[in-house]
Amino acid sequence: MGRILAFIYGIISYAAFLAAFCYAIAFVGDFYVPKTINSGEAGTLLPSLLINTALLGLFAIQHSGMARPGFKKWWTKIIPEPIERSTYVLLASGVLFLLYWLWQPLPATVWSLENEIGRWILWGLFSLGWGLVVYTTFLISHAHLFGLTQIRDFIKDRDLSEPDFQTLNLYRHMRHPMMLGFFLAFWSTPEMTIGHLLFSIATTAYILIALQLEENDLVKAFGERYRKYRQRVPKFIPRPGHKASIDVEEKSNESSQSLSETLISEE
Ligand SMILES: C[S@@+](CC[C@H](N)C(=O)[O-])C[C@H]1O[C@@H](n2cnc3c(N)ncnc32)[C@H](O)[C@@H]1O
Repeated sequence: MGRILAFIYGIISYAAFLAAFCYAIAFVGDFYVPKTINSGEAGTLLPSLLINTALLGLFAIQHSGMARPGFKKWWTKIIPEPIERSTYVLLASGVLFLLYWLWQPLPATVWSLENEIGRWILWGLFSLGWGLVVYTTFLISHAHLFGLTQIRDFIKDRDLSEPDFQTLNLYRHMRHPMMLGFFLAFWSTPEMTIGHLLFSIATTAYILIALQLEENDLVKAFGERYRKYRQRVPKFIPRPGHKASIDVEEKSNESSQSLSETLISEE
């Protein structure tokens, strides 16, 4: 019975994420959906700024607070571990829908690009950004990020698996490709309004802070391996000609690792 309920819960939570994510693309892009970042009657500036900042703050607290290992340790005394991640995803999606619903439009124009080619370039970067976000979820482990692996492990009566530390593909060139995707998606618009600008500035500031917390946790989890990775791989912008030096370092790491493994197996 517990397994069936966990399965249903996981599916509902994943469906909520999919809906919140697809809505986010239309909300930020200001198209197709009934309520977007710019739609509706413009309110008074100060109250609108305060409400929008509070909504973004709520998302930041939920998203980063509940992701910390200390919180998870406490939280999993209340909620079963296999559905912890699904609960996180469900609440994050709920907070996003609250934000879409209560967001106060501030549609005064900050910039408006008339040039047709320039507009297409910006829409291209917008699409690239969202594509990058989706792609990187699969590089880390899409199913684990959204709680599905944990539920599968529970149903199959296995120990909960952890995703591997990823240093290949895009993660070979930058440490945070997913966040780079969000930056592109949030900033690339031919019609920047006050409301959209507030959204882009606040989310950028939040991501930069959240990444510090994430990296601290990664250092605690992976120790020297993450420290070395952080030293040689840039945060967002790949360094030209950097790939070769990584290859050399990785080869030497591989050989030193296999050497130490040999030493262990010989002991
Ligand atoms: C929303 S993802 C963002 C990942 C990364 N900051 C990025 O922008 O591509 C956050 C999760 O990814 C994990 N993570 C970050 N870097 C990772 C890596 N190189 N390999 C595996 N997991 C990683 C973090 O531990 C966290 O659980």
